[in-house]
Amino acid sequence: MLKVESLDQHYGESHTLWEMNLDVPAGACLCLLGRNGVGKTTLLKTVMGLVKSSGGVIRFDGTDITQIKAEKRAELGIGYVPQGREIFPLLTVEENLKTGLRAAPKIFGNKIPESVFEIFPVLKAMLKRRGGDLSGGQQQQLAIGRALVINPRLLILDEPTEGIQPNIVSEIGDVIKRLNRGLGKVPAAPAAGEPRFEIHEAVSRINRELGVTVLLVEQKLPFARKIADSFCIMDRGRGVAAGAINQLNDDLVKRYLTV
Ligand SMILES: Nc1ncnc2c1ncn2[C@@H]1O[C@H](COP(=O)(O)OP(=O)(O)OP(=O)(O)O)[C@@H](O)[C@H]1O
Repeated sequence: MLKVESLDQHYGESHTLWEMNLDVPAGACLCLLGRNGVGKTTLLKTVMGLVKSSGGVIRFDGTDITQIKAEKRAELGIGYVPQGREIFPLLTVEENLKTGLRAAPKIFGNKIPESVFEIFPVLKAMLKRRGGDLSGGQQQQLAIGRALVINPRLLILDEPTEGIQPNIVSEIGDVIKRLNRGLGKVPAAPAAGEPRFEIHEAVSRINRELGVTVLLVEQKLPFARKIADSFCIMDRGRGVAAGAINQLNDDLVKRYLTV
């Protein structure tokens, strides 16, 4: 679904990504691992179009998206949960969710799909609360919910468990797993009267049934082992190891991940 081929990236004179390759097949839950500062966030931001690449190709479903704008990538079906959540503390939960729709207003209009509240009921209960008044775990749910309003087929999360209490970490893990695996047949939502919204809900239902492909950066190894089916390790801007999650052995951990 997502293929990164020989990707280079520079911050000014500083060469950050070096011929980086990454393959995220449809249905995968792939965890990007590596010590601090090796370029994980930069890779995700380059995939999202938030920083410019200086060489190589990014393909989504076979289409070369390397040069297209970030908004267009959202329209194609890529959702992004940034590091540190980046929710707006003074806006309400509802307003925060609607900022996610702005990624592609022509397609998604101004309605939050009901599926977001099925996944995160707490957001419905707190619609009128300000984002800044939510707990860390609730803010992370809001950040994931905001990425889901556009019904992504690929969900990219940058350290979703950072700064979250341990009991909530496993809840977040369960949600990501549930999104990735899909729910099987789910009932159709009632028609909302507006054709564009009905298509939006239908896509949402299909994604919930079939599951969403996931690419995440995670520092907590037990969490990564629990939710991911595959991994890619980065070191100094390069991909140095990849495989099924059960191939993530002590030798790799010692060589590339322990500090
Ligand atoms: N906006 C920027 N301008 C210049 N250099 C940057 C910028 N953002 C990141 N860097 C540098 O690029 C390198 C890779 O950073 P990046 O944040 O991608 O790493 P990371 O693996 O995600 O680290 P962490 O686990 O700490 O989030 C680091 O040396 C960092 O200092």
